Amino acid sequence: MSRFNHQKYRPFPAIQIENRQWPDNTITKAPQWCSVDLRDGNQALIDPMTVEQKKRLFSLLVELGFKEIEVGFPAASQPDFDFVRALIDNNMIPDDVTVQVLTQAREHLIDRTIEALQGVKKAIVHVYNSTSTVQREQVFCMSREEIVGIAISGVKMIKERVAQHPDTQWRLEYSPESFTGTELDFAVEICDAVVAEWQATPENKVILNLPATVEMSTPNVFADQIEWFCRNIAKRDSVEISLHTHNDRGCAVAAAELGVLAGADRVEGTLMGNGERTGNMDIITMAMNLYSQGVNPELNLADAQKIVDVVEYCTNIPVNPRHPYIGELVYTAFSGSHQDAIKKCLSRYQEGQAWDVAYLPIDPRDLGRSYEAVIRINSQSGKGGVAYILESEYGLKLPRWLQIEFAGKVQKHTEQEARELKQTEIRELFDQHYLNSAAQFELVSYKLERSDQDYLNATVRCGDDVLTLQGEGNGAIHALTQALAETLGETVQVTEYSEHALSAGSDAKAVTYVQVKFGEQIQSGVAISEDTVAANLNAVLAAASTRLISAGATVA
Ligand SMILES: CC(=O)SCCNC(=O)CCNC(=O)[C@H](O)C(C)(C)COP(=O)(O)OP(=O)(O)OC[C@H]1O[C@@H](n2cnc3c(N)ncnc32)[C@H](O)[C@@H]1OP(=O)(O)O
Ligand SMILES: CC(C)C(=O)C(=O)O
Repeated sequence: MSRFNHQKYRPFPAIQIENRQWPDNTITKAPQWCSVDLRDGNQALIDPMTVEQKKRLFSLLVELGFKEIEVGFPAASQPDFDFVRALIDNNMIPDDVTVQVLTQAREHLIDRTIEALQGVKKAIVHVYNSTSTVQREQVFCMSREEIVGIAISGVKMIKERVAQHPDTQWRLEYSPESFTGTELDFAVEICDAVVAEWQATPENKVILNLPATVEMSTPNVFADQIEWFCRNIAKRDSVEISLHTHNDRGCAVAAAELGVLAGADRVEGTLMGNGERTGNMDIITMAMNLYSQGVNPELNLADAQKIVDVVEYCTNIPVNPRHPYIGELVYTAFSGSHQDAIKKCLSRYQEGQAWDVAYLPIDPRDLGRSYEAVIRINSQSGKGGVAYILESEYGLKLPRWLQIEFAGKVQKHTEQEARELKQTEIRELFDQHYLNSAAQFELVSYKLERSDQDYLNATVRCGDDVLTLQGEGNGAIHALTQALAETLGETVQVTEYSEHALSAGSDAKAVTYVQVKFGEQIQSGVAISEDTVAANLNAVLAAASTRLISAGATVA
């Protein structure tokens, strides 16, 4: 019998809230961010960070613009304590950054915490205790009053101790840990008691941090919890409402976003969401979501690769290639219709315009990504992607008919290889099919005399042999097709033609693309040359190469 049984679980009850406001709100400004990488992120690692790793991560967080950073749980271990001391003793905390530390509401831990913070200019002491029904009933085996008692004794102890260090600007943060599993009236009751004990005022606010310690519901229910809490807390003007969501259901970012809509001022999280179990709320994703809506995220995330490198180094956890905004593959399209749409939008996009590119929610360059990696080619790709690479990497603007033809050849090749093709391999394939055949018949010299008609006298080398072609027509190409028609003994007609300069400046080259009909057979030809006429002639010769060879036309 399978143990897989949904009846083991209960639905999360809806929140009774009238006339909820949050669904009509929008986020117009970034919340106050607080990074908890060095604490919640650290406590979830197989190997907690060394002091050296913590220093690297702290420097990165400062560089990114975090103004509040939870630097550890100093009473937990010697490295936690030493790191906090190192920050203070080595003057590593910028004046505009406040460090935060976590402690349980237990005397010896609070004493050690305050000891770790001696001499710091500004600090937030973050104290927590569990308040949910399951924790009260099964872990602590305590009544509501006793649980309030733990919080209040913790706040009292902190108040007494910080009073002995008046040179430091102290702030208090209180978390009713496991808030999402706590009855809302009790969450408000315990938080009101903490605010009263601290004697918070609008000038000396307490941070009330409402954690989804475990994510237990859909994000809309969490938003209802936050709105209910904000409406019912006694001294709303004396508290800063902070969120701390976890990702158990995969919605930590959504929950934090809806929680901000519901009235929260502050958000705690980690870079790329490292943290307990499925992780903490990912600040990069939430900040970039704001950015992509035209809201200043107030974090500088432009050097995305550096963020990835430092976080991977400090956590020993690789970043998923599909990670929102920052993963290796998130600006890459393999599939044909995506590539086609991206190519068309990018070619219309003008610098300075509002970003409106299909399949790319933000401009990859904003995070230090280039367009090079956007389009990659495998058997799911189409002509748009192949054309994009030839144009963006090699300046070859293939006409539509040639895009279709060449994409077919690329498709065959990717199917045979059963893998992605590198950009250089696509170029090699193009050369092999088009430009190398042009090289078989090398135009040594040509003379074009112009009067009513154009007279062409061209010398072409094929291996050791030299072929002379003479013809007349309306322009060089027409004259050459006449000469070829005579040599091959069949009609020769150019059905498609386009050309463009290959690079700007005095050393610009021209590239010509032609499609030529020999009798009933169609052949394509491409040539690159320093002068346009030579490029035109060589392209036609490239198209003619197989006909010339099969006609044995290598006569001097
Ligand atoms: C949701 C979160 O992330 S909360 C943060 C969790 N982080 C960590 O736990 C990492 C750091 N923690 C540690 O290093 C250790 O747990 C220490 C040093 C803090 C404490 O260690 P110990 O006292 O040996 O063990 P432990 O954490 O198991 O203590 C549990 C005891 O503290 C009590 N307790 C737990 N949390 C709290 C709290 N917030 N306030 C007061 N008492 C608490 C428990 O009821 C239990 O009491 P009991 O011993 O009478 O049964
Ligand atoms: C201490 C609290 C804020 C916590 O980490 C959590 O509830 O996840």
